Amino acid sequence: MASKKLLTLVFVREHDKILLGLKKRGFGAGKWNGFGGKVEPGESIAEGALRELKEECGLTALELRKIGLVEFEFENDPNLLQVHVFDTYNYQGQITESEEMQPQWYDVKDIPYEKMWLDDTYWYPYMLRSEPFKGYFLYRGMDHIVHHKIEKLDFE
Ligand SMILES: Cc1cc(-c2ccco2)c2oc(N)nc2c1
Repeated sequence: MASKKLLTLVFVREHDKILLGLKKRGFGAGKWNGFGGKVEPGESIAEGALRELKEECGLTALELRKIGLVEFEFENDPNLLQVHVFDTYNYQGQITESEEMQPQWYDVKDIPYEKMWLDDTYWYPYMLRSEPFKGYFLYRGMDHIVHHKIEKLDFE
């Protein structure tokens, strides 16, 4: 029976900038990504997103905007990863490197897609245009997308 794992990603934004983190270990190490991880038992998805953001880069989002949902499967692996994507323009705290992530601001024109998950080039444009989206990606290993679909959503 396939299992569904709930994960979060939070993107901290300024007008033309986005805060990314270089994953220093574990799943996706060496790739730039948003801040996030697993939703723990007993917490809401939004609570998990806030917790991971604080743990991974020291920031507290005062407002989280749901901007997308991305589901991932890997061939020959029964687990489905359901990633809830948020952004925030309203946050406080001091950006701090953690054991997990090395944070860095990028101009949205200079996002290092070649050092990120392959799926990012498909859905970042929706996020950057503030267009809610839903995506699905089937990976073969870590470096090949066998199948994908993506659509605009009308959240709320
Ligand atoms: C398979 C996969 C997982 C994640 C992930 C891990 C934790 C939160 O998200 C991704 O993030 C991005 N950008 N592509 C991703 C692919």
